Order: sequence, then structure tokens, then C-alpha cells
Amino acid sequence: MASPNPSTAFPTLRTPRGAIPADAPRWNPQRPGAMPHHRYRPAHERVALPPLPDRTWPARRIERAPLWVPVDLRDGNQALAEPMDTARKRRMFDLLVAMGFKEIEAGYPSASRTDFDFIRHLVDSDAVPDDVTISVFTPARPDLIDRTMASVEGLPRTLVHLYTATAPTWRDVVLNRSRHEVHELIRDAATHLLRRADQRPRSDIRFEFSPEVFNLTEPDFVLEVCDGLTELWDASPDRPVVHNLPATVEIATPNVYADQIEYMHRHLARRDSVILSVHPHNDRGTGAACAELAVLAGAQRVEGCLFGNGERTGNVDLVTLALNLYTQGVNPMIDLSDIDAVREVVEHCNRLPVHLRHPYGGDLVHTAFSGTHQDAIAKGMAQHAKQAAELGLPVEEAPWAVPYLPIDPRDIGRTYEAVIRINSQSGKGGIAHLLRTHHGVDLPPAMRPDFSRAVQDVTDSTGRELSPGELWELFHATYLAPALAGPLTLVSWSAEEPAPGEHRFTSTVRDADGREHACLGTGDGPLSAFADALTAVGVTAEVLGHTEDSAAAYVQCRVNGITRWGAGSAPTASVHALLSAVNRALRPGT
Ligand SMILES: CC(=O)SCCNC(=O)CCNC(=O)[C@H](O)C(C)(C)COP(=O)(O)OP(=O)(O)OC[C@H]1O[C@@H](n2cnc3c(N)ncnc32)[C@H](O)[C@@H]1OP(=O)(O)O
Ligand SMILES: CC(C)C(=O)C(=O)O
Repeated sequence: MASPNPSTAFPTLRTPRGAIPADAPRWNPQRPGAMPHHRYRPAHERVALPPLPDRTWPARRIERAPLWVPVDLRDGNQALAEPMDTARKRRMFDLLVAMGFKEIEAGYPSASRTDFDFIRHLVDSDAVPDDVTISVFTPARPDLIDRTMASVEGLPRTLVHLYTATAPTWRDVVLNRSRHEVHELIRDAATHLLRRADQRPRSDIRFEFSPEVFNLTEPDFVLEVCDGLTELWDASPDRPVVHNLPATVEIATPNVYADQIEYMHRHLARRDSVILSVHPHNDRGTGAACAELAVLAGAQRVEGCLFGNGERTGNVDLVTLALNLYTQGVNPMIDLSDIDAVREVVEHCNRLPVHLRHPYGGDLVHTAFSGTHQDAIAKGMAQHAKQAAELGLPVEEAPWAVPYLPIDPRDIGRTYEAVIRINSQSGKGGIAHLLRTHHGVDLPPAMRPDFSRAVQDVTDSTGRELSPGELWELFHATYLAPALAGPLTLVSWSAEEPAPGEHRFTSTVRDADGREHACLGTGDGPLSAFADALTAVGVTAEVLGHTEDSAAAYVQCRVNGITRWGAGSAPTASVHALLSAVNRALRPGT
């Protein structure tokens, strides 16, 4: 078949058609595209990267949770088309407290009356628990600092978060100040803030500073500014300053950010008086990786938002980070045992949906549609239950090692309902799992391929998913209903065992023409006796297999040379299962 002409099929795409690079290996026929990639410069040309040949972060492990600081009420809020009103903010705040966060950036009080009023609301309604510190965000402008300080009047503990852009492009374009002038601006504002704090001797006021777009700022300038503030604010181990080094806009691979953080970790002055904090965004989709590598590199505190709301592609997602730690066996120090309840509040407050495939919290993230995954999960779950029993542990306490499920959905308040879903990509393992878990029907392994074919016929022809209810209907129609649907109908029957191991089956069978036949058979079991009885209506039936569970009986039978499965449910399970197999074999086209 001739290959389609891509430029006609997708006229707006500039399908790559430059010459294959001379040094490309034969297995890689990719061609250069026409998009103007030359307009962009790599990170190492945009910022002086710190020299760190002896970096230590790659060999480290994260063994405890950093201090998590949710910034949903500030950075998250400022990115919403419709910022949260007081009621929504309060709902978010209460959620954050209930989850166990101990430091919460509650707003940007100088930004708007709503923001200011919300901080006042927290103070006036005594909503801040004793062990929670409120952080408020302010630019380095005296008027705005004053407004910020007015908002927290009466709060016993506050972290005032001062920020200014320090990166060259921001200095030149936004602030229109030299490096020296920016430093002066920051020093002046920090001094102003210190004075205002000193006027509140009864409040515990600590300071945080963020050199905005840290990851694009010269490392020596960051050190100059941060060390200056550590000194100015007279930080001590008892009253540490927070230096928060944001990847305001991601610009490089996460290892570059890790190097930048480790460099600061090693070079910041009075390190024991500094809490090294990070604040990754997700422009390159690597916010979580940046945060994790930064913690390996020495960061002690991470700012982010629940489910990754925030400017542009979002702030780093604290849910993902916490559960990533959890699945390494590290206590995340915040509660995500009902992830859907958390998500519901976040979606309500942000008026933004969490994506179906969002790590841990999306609707589809514990679901397998594909056959081999389902097979592995079903086997893994069975093995998990077995192992728990062997260890004498409840299943929810036994070590978790189920293929394709990095976390036990139950640990975060999910059920197993959605783990396996059936469509045309599904296989016998998953189908059997659903019948077992939803309907107590434990299909014998030899029968599974047969039902899987029936399922595939439906899913292929409809292109649709089959719900557990529809799967049951199909099972019923395929294996249970034929016992009652002819061509043969069992009008009456009885089975007896006149001598041990000798069975007799006495029945009246109606054929497709409505004629009734007295059918009598003998055998070494009731089923073989029934099969024998069917010779009276011209049927040669041989039982090849027979199993039962509490829900049904399953019989495989060769009928006039055709092999079929049937199933029957109590109280006449086996007899109906055999009759079902016989009727299926006798039906034209089945
Ligand atoms: C990376 C971040 O997330 S930073 C936080 C961003 N968040 C927000 O902007 C949300 C809230 N902000 C606001 O509502 C408004 O910006 C306000 C109320 C704070 C200030 O509003 P306005 O006074 O109208 O000024 P505007 O927002 O246009 O501010 C820009 C001015 O502040 C200066 N500026 C910007 N950031 C800072 C800073 N961190 N420190 C000092 N000055 C700053 C700019 O250079 C500019 O100065 P210019 O007017 O001399 O050119
Ligand atoms: C911490 C502040 C300045 C911030 O929101 C950012 O840089 O993204």
C-alpha cells in the first residue's frame, strides 16, 4: 500500500522532511523538522551554572518528608480565572489543616481586598491552630509590606514571605535596575520589614525570601542577596530564615536544578540558621522530579499546590510528592487516606477538574483496560491475599507488591472496583477477576478463553467498554440462559444412587418440535448418567470437565463432536450447566 501523503492529510503540520543526519544510525530514520528550534538557547547558555563536579545528590535517598508548604491560597489562587472567595478559601484552608500541613501560605494580602480580608478572617475567627504557621506573601515594596503587616495584626505566629525578581532578564526588563540596584531594593525592603516586625514584640514573626526565577539567576548573586538577608534578619538556628529558591519557570532538566540547589546548600552562609526551601513549577512537566532531586540535594522544605494547580502548567503537586514518598515506605507526614475527598474540595475551590490520569488522584490511574495488565493484577491480588494469610496479617497490613499498581488503592480511600475495566484490549484474566469480585463467579481457568472470546466479540463490534453489570448479563446470556432456551428442555428429572458409585438419571426431555421423551441413563456420577440419558433424544454427550463454586457450576461437554461450556446456578447447577452446554452445541451457528 502506498504511504499516505502527510502534507495532504495534515496540511497545517510541517512534517519533518530534512535530510537524515549523516551520523544517524540506520535504525533511526528521523528527519529534522522545520520548527524554528534555533530561536531557543539551552540552559547553560542562559545562566551561569554552578560548578559541581563532586555533586552528591545522585547517590542519596529521601528518608524523611521535607516540610511541605501548600501555596494553593496564594500561587494557586493567583493562577485562577476566578480567584477563590472567602468561603472557598476557608474550605481550602480547613482542608490543608485537616491534612496535617503545619505551614500554610494563606495569601497575598496586599493584592486585593479579598486576600486581605481572608487573612483578617483567619485571625478574627481564631481559625489557625496553635501548631500551624501562616505565611503571607509580599513584594519588596514598602507600601505593600505595610499592608501585609496590617493583615496579620494579632496573629501569634507569622512567616512573612518577601520576594523580588533577581534574574537578569527580570532585572533588565521588569524592574529596570542594575544588579546592584536590585540588591539595594531588596535590602531596603527587608530592613523596612524588619522594622515593622520589631514594632510587634509580642508576635513571633519570621522571614522568608524568594529570589524570583532563582534558576535563571547567577549563583553568586543569589548567595550575595540571601547571605545578606540572613545577616540582616539575624537568623539563628532557633529563628531560622527561609531561603526559598524557586524554579519560577522550569528551564532545564531536573539534574540542573539539583546541582543549583546542592551548590546553594553547600555555600549559603550560616547554613544551620537557614531553611533551604524549593518552589518548583512544572513548565517542562518535571516539577515533581525537580522537587525530589532538590530534596536529595539538600532542600528541607517544599512549596507546592494540591494536584499541581498554579501558574501556567502549575506548581509542583504536593499530593504526588507525598505519595511518591509513601510508596518508598517513608511516612509522608500528611494525610491522603481519602484522596477523593481531598480532590473534591480542591476541585470545588479551584473550579478546575483534576485530570483523569493525574498521578494517584485521577479517576483512571488505578485502572487497567489491557489484558496482560489485568492478568498480572488479578494474579497479584490473589497472591497478595495468600501472602497476607501466610503472614497472619490483614490484607491492608501485608506488604504490597501487585504488578502495575504502585500503591494499594485502598490506602488512599479507593476501592478495587475501578482497577479492572473491560474493553476490546482486555483479556481473560481481567474478565475472570471482575466476575469473581463483582459476582462471586470463579470461572475455571479452562473456561476463561471461551468467555473471553464472547466478550471480545461484543467489545470489538461495539467499540465500547463493558461494565461489570453488562459483563454479568453477557455471562448469563452465554452460559446460564441456554439451559432454559432450548432446543432441549428438561421437563422433569430425578437422580438417585441405587448402589455406591452407580447413578441413575430419570427425566422427561422436550425436543425442539415439542415432543416429549422419557430419557433414562446410568453412569458413575449424576452428570454422566444425565449425559447417558440424552442418547434417547439422539445426543451423544461426554462430560469433559466439571467444577462448582458457591455461585455456579461449570461443565465442559463434547456433544455430537462439538465441545461447549455451560453454566448453571443453584439449586440445579450441574444439571443445568450440562444442559446449557448441550443446547449451545445443538444450536445452529454456535
Ligand atoms: C512569581 C510570582 O508568582 S510573583 C507573584 C505574582 N502574583 C501577583 O501578581 C498577584 C497579586 N498582585 C497584584 O495584585 C498586584 O501586582 C499588586 C496589587 C501587588 C500591585 O499592583 P500594582 O501596584 O498595580 O502594580 P503592578 O502589579 O503592575 O506592579 C508592577 C510594579 O511592581 C514592581 N515589582 C514587581 N515585582 C516586584 C517585587 N517583587 N518587588 C518590588 N517591586 C516589584 C514592578 O517593577 C512594577 O514597578 P513599576 O510600576 O515601577 O514598573
Ligand atoms: C516564590 C515565588 C516568588 C513564586 O511564586 C515563584 O517564583 O514562582
